[in-house]
Amino acid sequence: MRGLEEEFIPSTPGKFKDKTYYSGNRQLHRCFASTSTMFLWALFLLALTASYLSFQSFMDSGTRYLSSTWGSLHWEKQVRDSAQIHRVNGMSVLVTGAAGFVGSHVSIALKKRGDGVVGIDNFNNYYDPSLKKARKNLLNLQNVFLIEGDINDVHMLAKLFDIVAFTHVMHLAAQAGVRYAMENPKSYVHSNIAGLVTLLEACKNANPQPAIVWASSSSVYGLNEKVPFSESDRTDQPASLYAATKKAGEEITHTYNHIYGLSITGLRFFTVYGPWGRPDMAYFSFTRNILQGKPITVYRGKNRVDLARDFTYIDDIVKGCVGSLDTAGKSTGSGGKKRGPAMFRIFNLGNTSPVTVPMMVAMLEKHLKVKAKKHVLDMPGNGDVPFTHANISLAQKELGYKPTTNLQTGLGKFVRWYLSYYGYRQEKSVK
Ligand SMILES: O=C(O)[C@H]1O[C@H](OP(=O)(O)OP(=O)(O)OC[C@H]2O[C@@H](n3ccc(=O)[nH]c3=O)[C@H](O)[C@@H]2O)[C@H](O)[C@@H](O)[C@H]1O
Repeated sequence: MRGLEEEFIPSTPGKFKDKTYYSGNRQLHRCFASTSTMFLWALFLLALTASYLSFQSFMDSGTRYLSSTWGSLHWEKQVRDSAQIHRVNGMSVLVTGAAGFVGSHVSIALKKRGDGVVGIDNFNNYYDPSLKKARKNLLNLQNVFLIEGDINDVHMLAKLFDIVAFTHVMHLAAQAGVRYAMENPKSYVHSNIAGLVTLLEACKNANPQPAIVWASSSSVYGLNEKVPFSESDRTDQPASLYAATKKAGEEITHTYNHIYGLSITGLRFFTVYGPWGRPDMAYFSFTRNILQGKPITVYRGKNRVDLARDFTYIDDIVKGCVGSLDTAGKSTGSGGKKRGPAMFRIFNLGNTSPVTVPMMVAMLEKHLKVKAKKHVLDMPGNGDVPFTHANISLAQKELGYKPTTNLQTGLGKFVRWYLSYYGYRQEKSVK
């Protein structure tokens, strides 16, 4: 015997058509009854689906508005709070690459003097992201809100400029490293070209437009042999893709200055070093290897000439960055249209006293109290230049830039930081 349920719910649709089983009105009636039952069930299922979907969307929007993912109300509040200015004539600065070496130092310096700062960083794994996370913790302690995001994210940038009228952008996000460009060329195009253009588009569309200070590089001088390097020297002979993308950045920013009235200051950094530095750089990786008793490779130039760099200490670079922000003229455009000529500047930020790589190693040995195991190799053709040497008179005049830390002192500070950060006890680990 069929149960009640079975009476009203046909097990298969085909049963409706089984004319031999039912006859006359009864068949018609059952058929009608079954159709309305099906209709009711369909209605029920439809309602169920609709309520499920609206529940989902409620949950989604709930998460969006309550969580810290970008675009949420909580996120917006964090951005606004962090951008808040706490001094007279202060600025609100969007710092890109804020979990990076220079970015974290500049963000903290600005925040400490009362400027509003919002950071953005994509936390890529070019080098140990845990160091970037540690820098993020430092920023948190100073109440700098750091967004995990990419400067190629058009919507996120638009949203940021929507919520905050940033007066300045300190653009430090980049794919760094001279030699890595041969391994991963696309990452340079992604960050240093595409990312730069995306950011400039957002700045150009912002109302008011912010003034932009950004990191170019000493590497733009490439094969230039005239010393010291002055801003007016030729920069059309880059020796690496990294240098070429930085040079392209200088041209691209010029275009945005020319067409849209964006105020632009490009800073050519000369081999920046110091506490919380980049593990891919020679002074950092040498320190690690020396402490671990591993060999280091010291490159040598043509005719056995030592390579040299105008190593520049991080605190001096921070002063140069802050000085650039303080002296930057306003952008003149609005609504994506230029309203008048805007400032366009390029400065060298170096130390003016190059030191050879073997001398730098000797200083590290002294601070670490360990002898390095050196392998000397001829410089491979991988984008390196034999020397750098900055003429900084323009930055001195316009920004009041005056580096005060020599390499010996700066490396001492770096080594102290390194030993404490990585938990070495100097008297135990070094012989
Ligand atoms: O001013 C810049 O525009 C750039 O500075 C920095 O580049 P560089 O000056 O090349 O610094 P870095 O790699 O520390 O090599 C230093 C020296 O050590 C030599 N070097 C390097 C590695 C090695 O294993 N052996 C060695 O001898 C090497 O041949 C070189 O002579 C930034 O990384 C770069 O992002 C950019 O900002």
